[in-house]
Amino acid sequence: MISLNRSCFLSNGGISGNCSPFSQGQKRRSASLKVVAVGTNAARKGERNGSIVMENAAKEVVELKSTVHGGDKDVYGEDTASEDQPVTPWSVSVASGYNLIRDPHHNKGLAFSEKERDAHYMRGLLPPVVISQELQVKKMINAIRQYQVPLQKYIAMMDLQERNQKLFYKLLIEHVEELLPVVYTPTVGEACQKYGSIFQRPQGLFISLKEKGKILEVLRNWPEKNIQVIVVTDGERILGLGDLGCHGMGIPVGKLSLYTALGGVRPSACLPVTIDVGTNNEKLLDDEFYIGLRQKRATGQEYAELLQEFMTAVKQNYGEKVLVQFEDFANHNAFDLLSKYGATHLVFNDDIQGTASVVLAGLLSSLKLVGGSLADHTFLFLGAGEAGTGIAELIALEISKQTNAPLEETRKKVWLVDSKGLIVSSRLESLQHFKKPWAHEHEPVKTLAEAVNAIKPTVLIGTSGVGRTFTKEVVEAMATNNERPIILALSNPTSQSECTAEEAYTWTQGRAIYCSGSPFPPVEYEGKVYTPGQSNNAYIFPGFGLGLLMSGTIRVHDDMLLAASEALASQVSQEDFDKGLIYPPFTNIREISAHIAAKVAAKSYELGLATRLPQPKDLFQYAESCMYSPNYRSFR
Ligand SMILES: NC(=O)C1=CN([C@@H]2O[C@H](COP(=O)(O)OP(=O)(O)OC[C@H]3O[C@@H](n4cnc5c(N)ncnc54)[C@H](OP(=O)(O)O)[C@@H]3O)[C@@H](O)[C@H]2O)C=CC1
Ligand SMILES: CC(=O)C(=O)O
Ligand SMILES: [Mg+2]
Repeated sequence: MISLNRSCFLSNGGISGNCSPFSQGQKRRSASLKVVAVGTNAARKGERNGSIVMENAAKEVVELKSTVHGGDKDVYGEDTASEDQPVTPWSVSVASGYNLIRDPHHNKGLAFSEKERDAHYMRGLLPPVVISQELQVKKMINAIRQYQVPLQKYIAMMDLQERNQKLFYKLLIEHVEELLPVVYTPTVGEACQKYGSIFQRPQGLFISLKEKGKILEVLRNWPEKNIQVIVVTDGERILGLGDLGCHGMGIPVGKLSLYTALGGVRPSACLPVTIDVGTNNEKLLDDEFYIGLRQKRATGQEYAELLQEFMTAVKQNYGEKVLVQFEDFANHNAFDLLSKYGATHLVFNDDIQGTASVVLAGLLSSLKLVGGSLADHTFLFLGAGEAGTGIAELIALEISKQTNAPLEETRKKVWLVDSKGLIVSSRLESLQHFKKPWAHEHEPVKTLAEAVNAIKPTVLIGTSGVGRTFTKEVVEAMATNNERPIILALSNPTSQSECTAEEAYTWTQGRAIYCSGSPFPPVEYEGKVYTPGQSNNAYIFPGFGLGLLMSGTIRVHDDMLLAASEALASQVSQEDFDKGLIYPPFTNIREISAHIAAKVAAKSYELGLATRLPQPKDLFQYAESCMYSPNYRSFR
């Protein structure tokens, strides 16, 4: 029962071979070994309880140029180094005693058994009582509930993640509906706004302009080597809160904790990254607690070169199949990055593609409540950026697939309003490229209320990032034109929601099918309780990513997004529909993610983009078997 979890990279001969976290994960349950660097020239700082700490080993960097010869299995040039080239000789040692209790990957706190306490030199380091993980979960949820302020709950959760990773995930999984708003939107938004003040220890990699030319070395500094998913932001469009620069790190950290809790990707395979090219947020530049580069954002060639170096280093370091999820980039970079790296890397933009897939799922299931087919509906968006045009395109694609009508035709079912009004053909010349397909023939329309009256949409979708823009007039017009108006106020966090759940139900006399991006509590209107849904890409990206990873997919394809939508829509039960819901509850999210993963993987095999062969017979079962479990392991 020896775990060499982090050692796949370290010896191409010895242990590595097939490093699939899924196929071997089951065998590696009792992880108690820890990889440390022992450099020949490194000063041996301390040797305690069998865990050797080497301080200077990390400084023994291999020349960048020596890393290119050995391919992706020898990115640090260990195999190809000549005698006079220094390399880092990685080794393994057993973590025990005080170090084991301090190691968040292996710590079990008071749940260490008597036997483990003896075997691992923990006698006296813990009080006598031995408790179960279940009791620890109960204790932690009680403790979290004591905090009245959401940010305090967030900090308590982050503390737990740093202290005892398995307990953090067990707690999150078992109380997902309650804790999602804590580790994710809306609280993560406030955490990012105050990140400089609450920052304690790094939870991901910060890659700034200062690291230009050294990004491969920076990736080496991360303790985990077998990375499979990277969520990266440059902090320029954090939720609907704008440019938060380096403080955007809360977003990749939060998204990746959902990859594990909701999608079952093991935490050691996840790497949060913030690219720091400066910020244009004057408030942050003047904030003494700001943790990022104190300069205006780099743009143009300087920006492109840093991103290029990052993307190259990622592929060189982690191979062809590492998934890079772009998150909360501003739209002037997001579309270009997706299209540039979509051809060479396994990339996914959550704001464009993940959001599109989750909304399409909701629309497909809403047909059970409103009737007709997707093509019978008319869609109007407030906001024509990443989320808006991403969703618009996937709706048009799905209608095109269903009706065999050309995409140019099906796009005409979809209309978008941006900050200058309805997107119409007379504005074509001045529009950003991603808006151009939506410039339909129509006279100019300035306001959303006028657009609702002119277009008469059956579905109204808010992706503007601006709160309270679905006014009473707008919502009432939707209610006048539709028996069951579909109103999706997707902007995050809660403060940016285009309208509240209460407003949507009150202004439509309870007839709205309403979802928001961040959760709202149930609303009582005229004696009846209405449960709002949450339309958030968190339903999609964890399962979508799992599907890509478990099939060894090398490129993302739009058909996989459609497959994910259909899989999610198929998980809505009659009981959910009876409550007016168009998404299933988050309580079953791991099973839902496994269904999504299975359909995404199946599509990938069908398209010839999957490299894990032979294809598993039952992809759903395989997805479930791949999922990380946060239960404690027994240490020998
Ligand atoms: N629920 C979910 O899962 C998701 C929610 N979102 C949320 O969606 C929002 C937008 O994100 P994203 O699309 O990436 O942002 P973008 O910046 O790419 O797009 C914002 C769009 O809104 C328009 N807009 C801004 N202010 C107004 C206004 N007052 N009236 C009309 N239009 C306006 C902008 O117009 P112009 O182009 O003229 O500037 C732009 O077209 C954010 O709040 C984000 O949190 C995003 C992804 C997923
Ligand atoms: C949910 C999300 O990805 C966003 O609001 O940006
Ligand atoms: Mg986002």
